[in-house]
Amino acid sequence: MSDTSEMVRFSRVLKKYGDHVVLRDLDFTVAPGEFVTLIGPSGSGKTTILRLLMTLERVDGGTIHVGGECLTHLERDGKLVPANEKHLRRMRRRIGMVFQQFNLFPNMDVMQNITEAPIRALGLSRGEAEARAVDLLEMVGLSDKAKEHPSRLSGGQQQRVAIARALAMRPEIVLLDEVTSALDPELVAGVLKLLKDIASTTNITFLCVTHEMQFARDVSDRVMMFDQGQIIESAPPEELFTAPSHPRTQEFLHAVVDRA
Ligand SMILES: Nc1ncnc2c1ncn2[C@@H]1O[C@H](COP(=O)(O)OP(=O)(O)OP(=O)(O)O)[C@@H](O)[C@H]1O
Repeated sequence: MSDTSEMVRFSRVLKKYGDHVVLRDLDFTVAPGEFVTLIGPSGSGKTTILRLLMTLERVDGGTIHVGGECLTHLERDGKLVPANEKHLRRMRRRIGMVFQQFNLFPNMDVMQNITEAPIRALGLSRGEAEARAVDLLEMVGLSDKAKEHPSRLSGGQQQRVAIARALAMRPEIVLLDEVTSALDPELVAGVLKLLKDIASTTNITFLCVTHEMQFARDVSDRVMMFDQGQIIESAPPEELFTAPSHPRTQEFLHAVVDRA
């Protein structure tokens, strides 16, 4: 199947940890270039969705398609079999992820952090990878930090490097997992502004887990409310935040606003 009108498709996805069912019969799609934010209570399965897409976890049932191609399975003799490591590695290149804890390589400088994967996984020459990194460093406002090591950068700067590193692979999809939760409050707005600029100037598809409701409101094309591994509401932000239709969404948004 090759349906390029969908960048992501979850079909009847089941995910369990032991006996604990985290996602059950989960269906959703994300269109190319769409910015979709996942919100919902702690433990509702949001991060698990990103981890499945990053192939850090395997599904226990159902399938996931990325760009019209099956991520989770391969066809062998007319039957679907779980994808092998080679297939997962190839598919993973289409997807970038930015984590809460930056996850930069501490022993590499900023330039090496950004060029390592394009050289190793895409086979770019060092010159090509560095030219790409120079442009990205300019985009994230860190042109003067190429030779620094991550430990000498602020959290906000480290997260900008992590964003540049993800974009260096020219991914079709970028997954954002609570990217500002480890930042000092004064650094949050700058990183969110950068992401908003990137989202509005590229065709990248974003899937974002965040507790920053104002950001979700500003940047998302669609917000999906999760509860106990199910999508209970999916709507454009202006609709979901102003007139949520599901009582659990109303409750959740009240609780988040009261905490802020
Ligand atoms: N590796 C794991 N082993 C066992 N249980 C896990 C594992 N990872 C997640 N879980 C459980 O799966 C459920 C969903 O977790 P997940 O991290 O996807 O939720 P979340 O909605 O992202 O929560 P939060 O907003 O707190 O990050 C939780 O009950 C969690 O305890």
